[in-house]
Amino acid sequence: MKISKAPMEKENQETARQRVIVALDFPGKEPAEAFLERWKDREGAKPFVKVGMQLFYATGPSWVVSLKERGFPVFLDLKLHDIPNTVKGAVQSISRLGVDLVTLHAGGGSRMMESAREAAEQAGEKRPRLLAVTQLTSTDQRMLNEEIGIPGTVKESVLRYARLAQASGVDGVVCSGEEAGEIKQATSGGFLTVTPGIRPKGAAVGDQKRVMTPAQAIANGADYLVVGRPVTQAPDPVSAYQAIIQEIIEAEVE
Ligand SMILES: O=c1ccn([C@@H]2O[C@H](COP(=O)(O)O)[C@@H](O)[C@H]2O)c(=O)[nH]1
Repeated sequence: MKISKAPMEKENQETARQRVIVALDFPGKEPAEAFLERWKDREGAKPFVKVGMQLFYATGPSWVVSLKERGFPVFLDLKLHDIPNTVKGAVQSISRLGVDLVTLHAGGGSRMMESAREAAEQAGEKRPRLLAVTQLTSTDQRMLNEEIGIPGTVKESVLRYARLAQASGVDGVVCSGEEAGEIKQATSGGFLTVTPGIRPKGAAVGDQKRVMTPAQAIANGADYLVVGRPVTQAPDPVSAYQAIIQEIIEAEVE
């Protein structure tokens, strides 16, 4: 009897697809909508999208709500960093949008992260998961030590922030693929690692410093990959996105 591999392949595709977050770094609603239109024929396969500062400040919260209403999983990447009371209020407002992931800076400290957690919990079961940004993937060793004045290695700093973030009750961190594995070892209970700085082989690195290919990041324990320009600026964005999904599937088989 011949056993069809088709359902399993579909399942692999779906699992891999849910791990790729496309950064919608566009100047406004029109180019962002035009980009999303490319997915309209792919029934039920809406990409996980990230709305960052550029797009959020241009479109406002109502457009983010409309994304959720249309079935897009949404990562709102506003990188909150303020006194605990202000961040608490911001997370209360953000929680009403129904988004799935939200960022805040681990550098804001434990009290700030705890306040964010308290605010998110008030939203009940549909609360957004909170991610603490460790060291930006555009930061390298020289910048950390000489410009910002933080001693030690980038990895030490990232691990310190990750431990602090977990102790403060947030759900995971934003880090580079390079650190994902050690963060998994240093934390527990499915603490999430979300990794920007993803560059498929041959893609322009741009302003990123700590980069990995999709396969490397997955092999190193990343839960989610954040990919912006390699998809949004590709001649055929849907094919570029699909190639990343395929790379994830192959990395998981190996
Ligand atoms: O440390 C960080 C935190 C967030 N980002 C965001 O991810 C995307 C990456 O876009 P690319 O075009 O793939 O470089 C972008 O929206 C950043 O704001 C990050 O890169 N590093």
